[in-house]
Amino acid sequence: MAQIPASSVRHSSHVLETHDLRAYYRMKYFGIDREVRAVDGISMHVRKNEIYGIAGESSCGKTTFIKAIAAAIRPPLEIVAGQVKYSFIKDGLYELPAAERSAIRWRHLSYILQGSMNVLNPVRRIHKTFEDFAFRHMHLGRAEFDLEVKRHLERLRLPAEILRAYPHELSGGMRQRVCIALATLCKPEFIVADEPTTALDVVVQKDVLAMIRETQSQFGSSMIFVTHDLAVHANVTDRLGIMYAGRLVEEGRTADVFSNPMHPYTAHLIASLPKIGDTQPRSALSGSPPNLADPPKGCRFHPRCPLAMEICRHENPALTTLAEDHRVACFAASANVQPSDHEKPVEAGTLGAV
Ligand SMILES: Nc1ncnc2c1ncn2[C@@H]1O[C@H](COP(=O)(O)OP(=O)(O)OP(=O)(O)O)[C@@H](O)[C@H]1O
Repeated sequence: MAQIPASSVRHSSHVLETHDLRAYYRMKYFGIDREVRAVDGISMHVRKNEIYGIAGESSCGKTTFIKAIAAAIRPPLEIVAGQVKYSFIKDGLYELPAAERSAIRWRHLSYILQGSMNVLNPVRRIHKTFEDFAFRHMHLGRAEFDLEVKRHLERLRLPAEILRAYPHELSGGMRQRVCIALATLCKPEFIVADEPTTALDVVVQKDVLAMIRETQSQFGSSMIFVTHDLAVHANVTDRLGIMYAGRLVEEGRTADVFSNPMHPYTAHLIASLPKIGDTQPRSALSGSPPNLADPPKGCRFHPRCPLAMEICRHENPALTTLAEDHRVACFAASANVQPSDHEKPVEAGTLGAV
């Protein structure tokens, strides 16, 4: 009997798995083909009840990855290889007929996006938007549906009066809360949040983040949370994936990634975070992010990497487990980790007195 490769066996506690996912923008300019390899071989999973964060600098492919896992692919973006699998779909996402793919949206897979105005129809009252998105998925009569919407708003401590408002009558923070209510009304198994608090001021941001956390744990959904803001990741996510030039370069429990970054790019990101009272100047990375239409061979970070070795110029380092639940794609980091490093004793003085 044929053996099933380990990578294609779905783990029962995984809600999302991607296997070697590649999504490219394919264009033709003046007869010349151009291909932007925005997502280039990402394999990862998100567990049940988990918030998985994705961080990385602008243009590293975060939004493209989100589009690929949320079946929001439009030309010139194409899925050129790999698979996206959800626990609530028998087959891969892209093996489903288009009609079935659209049927899982909002019911099983929903979104909280940055520009809430884009989701809320500016010429329809909020309750109409709830109807447009969720009525057909909930299989309830009109009166029961209205009651369920009101109950849901109550659970999220939102006043029922907002249902009669137009989006422009609400503040930015309130519109974003409405979007969270919209995204969670059908109690989806999976939520995609793309920069959901970027446009909000710090105080409103804090409330909206608390609401996202609370809602996710109340409904037991899993979530992918994308933002370039590492401070937000530190507060919200359980595990964190760091993207660089279309690839995942490090992944681990958020606290571990912050306390022990193993990839030189992650170490740079964390070292650049401002700290109260620290007036030391921060050094910038040399060079600029690669052009994804013509990325460097080997490790894409090597032209900017302080630890680059000869092998990094030719070979792409695989994402390798270097500590418990901690994967890194770096030849230098792999060379530095000895197996016994996993069991390092805790240094004296790092724990509080008992
Ligand atoms: N419609 C498009 N056509 C061609 N290339 C695109 C398109 N959209 C994005 N790209 C390119 O794909 C790459 C990844 O972009 P993407 O928007 O996914 O990055 P990002 O990490 O989400 O950036 P940001 O944080 O700025 O939103 C970039 O090189 C970008 O220029």
